[in-house]
Amino acid sequence: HVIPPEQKAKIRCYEFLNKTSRSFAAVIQELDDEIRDAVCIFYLVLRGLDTIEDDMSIPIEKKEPLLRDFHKTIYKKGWTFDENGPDEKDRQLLVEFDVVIEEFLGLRKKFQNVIADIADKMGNGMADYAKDAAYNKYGVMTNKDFDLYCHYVAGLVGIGLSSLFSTSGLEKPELAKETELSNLMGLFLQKTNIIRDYLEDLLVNRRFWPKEIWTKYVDDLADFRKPGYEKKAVDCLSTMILNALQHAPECLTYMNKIQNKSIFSFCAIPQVMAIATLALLFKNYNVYHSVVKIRKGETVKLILKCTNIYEVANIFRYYSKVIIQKNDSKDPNFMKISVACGKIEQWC
Ligand SMILES: O=C(O)CO[C@@H](C(=O)O)[C@@H](OCCCCCc1ccc2ccccc2c1)C(=O)NCCCCCc1ccc2ccccc2c1
Ligand SMILES: [Mg+2]
Ligand SMILES: [Mg+2]
Repeated sequence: HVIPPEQKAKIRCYEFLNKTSRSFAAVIQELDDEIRDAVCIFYLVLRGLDTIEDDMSIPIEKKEPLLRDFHKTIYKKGWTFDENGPDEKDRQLLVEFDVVIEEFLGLRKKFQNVIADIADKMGNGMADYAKDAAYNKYGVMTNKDFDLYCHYVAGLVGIGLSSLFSTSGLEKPELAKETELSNLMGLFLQKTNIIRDYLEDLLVNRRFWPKEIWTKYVDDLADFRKPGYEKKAVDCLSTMILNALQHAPECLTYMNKIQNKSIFSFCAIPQVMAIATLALLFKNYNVYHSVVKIRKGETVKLILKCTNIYEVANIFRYYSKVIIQKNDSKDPNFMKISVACGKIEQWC
């Protein structure tokens, strides 16, 4: 069959979407026509930027300008990048990045401006961290650094998405102004990933757990894997989970403002997967020895019950009860965890 040439780039983009993201590809493709392509390209542009950030084989002298200039690079027809390390999982996306640029330039100017603005802020934030000596030695330092780094790589995605939703006309203009709630939507997802990916990141010497948290328990982040450190490991895990859990009520508040059904599901599905993951990770020492993931069957059940805020609030309440049941009075965070779960249960 003959594919019309102007469709080739778009088809290739959706192939990359499905190849580079298990969790987001499905929900992005369910979005209404007015917004689907813009969010798909928004994803691929930022995944391209992240593929540069994540590649530890690129020297900082080269990496810094690539990150800081990326918001301008996306306007350069034909640009591709073939200097990622051989093991960089999404390197093919940059090798064929000209098709992403072609589709980006085919979007409405207003969508292009939102995407370029977020890429500008994210690229500069990533570059600031990539250059920081303390970050390169110890990883993220303080709780404040943790929130700032997650703002750059995920909070900005939420802020950009709210702008795209408003610009498309599917959501009210006011949503674009909800930058703090949009930011927290991203922090909740990114912090959950960082907690879950402790081992995967440690093995490539990526240290996202804030030093301010783990120095209360150990001298080095890797110590949690040693015999005899089990209690310290589980207590530190509680501190990390508490840190993420505190954003949950605001995520519900953000989702309660969404009116378009396809946008609601797009927002809600990653959030319920995150709260289910936090409940599974809580008190789960295995996080230090493997990547703990919720079972496929549980995921499917969750996705089918995500059509309105009542169902989503019930799922959040269900998993906050699971956490309460696992809570341990010998855990220094026992009270703070029960307060955080109480706030989720009282949300309405
Ligand atoms: O390399 C990997 O596979 C994981 O990389 C992580 C990292 O390097 O830290 C890390 O890379 C972050 C930098 C690139 C961001 C790419 C992205 C992700 C999801 C999107 C969803 C829709 C539209 C655009 C999107 C852009 C990563 O992918 N973390 C996963 C959580 C990111 C959540 C982003 C986000 C924020 C707010 C949201 C609000 C509503 C719906 C989806 C949302 C999605
Ligand atoms: Mg990444
Ligand atoms: Mg990254």
